[in-house]
Amino acid sequence: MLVYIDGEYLPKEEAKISVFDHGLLYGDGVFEGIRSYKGRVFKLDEHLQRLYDSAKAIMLKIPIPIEDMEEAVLETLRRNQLHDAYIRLVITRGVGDLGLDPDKCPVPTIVIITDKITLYPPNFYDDGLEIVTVSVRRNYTEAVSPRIKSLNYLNNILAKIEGKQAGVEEVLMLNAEGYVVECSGDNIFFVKDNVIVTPPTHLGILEGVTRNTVIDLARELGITVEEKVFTRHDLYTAEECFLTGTAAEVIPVVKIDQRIVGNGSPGTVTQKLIEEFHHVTDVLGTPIYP
Ligand SMILES: Cc1ncc(COP(=O)(O)O)c(CNc2cccc(C(=O)O)c2)c1O
Repeated sequence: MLVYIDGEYLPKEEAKISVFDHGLLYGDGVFEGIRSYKGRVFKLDEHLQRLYDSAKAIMLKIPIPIEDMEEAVLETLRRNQLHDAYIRLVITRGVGDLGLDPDKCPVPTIVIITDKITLYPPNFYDDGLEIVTVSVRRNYTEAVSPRIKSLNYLNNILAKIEGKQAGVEEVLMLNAEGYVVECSGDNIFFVKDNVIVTPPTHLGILEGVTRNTVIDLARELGITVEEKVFTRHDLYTAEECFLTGTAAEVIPVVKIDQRIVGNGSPGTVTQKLIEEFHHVTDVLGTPIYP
């Protein structure tokens, strides 16, 4: 497996960065998780645009233009002869001294890791997930904004730890005001009276690429989608609930805080969206190989 680091393709065992890299020392950086399906990278433009937006939000100037980043992602996949892959793209502030000052890091570090995709077990999709609400609130929007896909994932990891302690695969996070925002690594939707509802981006969520894809797919199917503020009561009384994320794709939720959602099985709207999502990942995307 070859890893791209700052313009070089290195064998996995040699793929190392400095201990003075501020990505390691302070989580000072941004990243993307992207997937390719059958030789096409799904929503590569949208992921790269979010990467550059996240970098801009933390005043980090990525040293190569977005077009060159796209080519570096595709070339890393080619050199690893991958068609169905998970791509982790990491940009750190770079090597500096032990102080916080980002100005002491003259050159950002660019890392591109590609690997075979490991899928969630099929029963997660057939039977649906159980989730619980955790005590850890999603970042306050005026702290490290959840809109930034930063290397600061401790907020999400602490939530994940609570979930593992509760024996569930994913967890629900509220914002400081107690409204539903998202999960530790996925966006959340519910369905009621044939309307799909999801939190608005300004509430403090990562604007998921999968979230936006599913909103477009639903609307193309003629289903109303509303982005609005809601509480856990709306989830408890929903007919369906599902999560979206690059790794999970679209995954049903059938139990929330010990409340059974709908009839306890994946809903029909959810199942239709899973089918539609699989169709678009089959036919859309940036080709890896000419
Ligand atoms: C907090 C959060 N919310 C939503 C999403 C979904 O966004 P996309 O639809 O663009 O993927 C994420 C991203 N999800 C994410 C982040 C880090 C790792 C992994 C993994 O499963 O390996 C997943 C996320 O971290």
